[in-house]
Amino acid sequence: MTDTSQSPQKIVPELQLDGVSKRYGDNLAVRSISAMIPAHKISVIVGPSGCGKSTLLRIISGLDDPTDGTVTFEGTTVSGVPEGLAMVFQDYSRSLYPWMRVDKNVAFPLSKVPKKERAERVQEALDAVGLGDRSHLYPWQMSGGMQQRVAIARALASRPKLLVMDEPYASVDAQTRADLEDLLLRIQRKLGITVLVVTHDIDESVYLADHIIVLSTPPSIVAETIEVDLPHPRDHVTTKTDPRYVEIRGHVTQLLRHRELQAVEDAS
Ligand SMILES: Nc1ncnc2c1ncn2[C@@H]1O[C@H](COP(=O)(O)OP(=O)(O)OP(=O)(O)O)[C@@H](O)[C@H]1O
Repeated sequence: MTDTSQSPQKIVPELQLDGVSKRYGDNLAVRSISAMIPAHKISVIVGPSGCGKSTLLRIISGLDDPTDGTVTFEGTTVSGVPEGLAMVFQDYSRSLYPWMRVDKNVAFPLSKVPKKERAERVQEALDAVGLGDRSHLYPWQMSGGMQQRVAIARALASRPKLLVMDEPYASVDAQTRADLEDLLLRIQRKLGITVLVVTHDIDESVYLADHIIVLSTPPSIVAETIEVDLPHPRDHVTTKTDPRYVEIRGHVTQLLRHRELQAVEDAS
C-alpha cells in the first residue's frame, strides 16, 4: 500500500455528500448517495437519463433539500445556495436576458460590487471565454455556442470556488460542443477552480474529468468512482486516441450497460 499522507497530491474535498436521498412522493429519485468532490479539479457525474443527476445537482447547489443525508461545502452544511458557488444550466436561452446586452447580462449578479470592479470583472470573464470584444451585442445576435459562453462568463464573473454545470453543452452542435469542452478545460487549468459537471455523455465525461462519479439507473446509487489519469493539456485527437482514454471509456460504458441490463432484469 502507498502512504498518501505525505503526498503533495493529497486530495482535498470541496464537497462531501453523505447518504443523500431524494423522494418525490412515491418516487425515490436518488438513493443514499455518498461521494466526495475534490477541490481544484473537474469532477463529472455521469449516468443514464432519469437517474437523478439534475436532482442531485439541485441539492448540491442548495436549490432543493434532500429527503435524507447532508451536503457539505467547504466544511459547512449546504442550506440555500452557498456563497462561492455558481451555476450554468443547459438552456442558455432561458438563463440570459434577451433585452440586455452581453456586458449587462454578465454584470447582472454583481449588483453589490462597486462599479469599477464590476466592469473589470465583466471584462475579465468575457476575455476568459473569448468574447472580450462582443460585450455590446444582445444574446439574440449570437450563436448558441456564443450564448453559452456568455452564460459561463456570467458564472465566472462572480469568481466562484465551485462551478456547477448541468448538461451545459446538450443544446449545441457537435463542433461547438467540442470547442466548449476545450474552453472549460483551459479555464479550469488557468483559474484552478473546482468544477462539477453533470452529463449523460460518456465521451464528454472521460474527456473533461479528473474524477468521474458513475451513477446507476434509477433510483440512482454510485456504481463507481474513477480517477482519470489522462495527461493535460488534452485535445480531441490526441486524448481520444490514447489507449488509456479508450480503456476508461469502455469501462464506464460497461458499468452503465451492466446496470441497465440489471434494471431490466429486476423489472421483469
Ligand atoms: N420536481 C420534481 N417533482 C417530482 N419528480 C421529480 C422532480 N424532479 C425530478 N423528478 C423525478 O426524479 C427522477 C430523476 O429526475 P432527474 O431530472 O433528476 O434525472 P436526470 O438524471 O437529470 O435525467 P435527464 O438526464 O433525463 O435530465 C425522475 O423520475 C423525475 O421524474
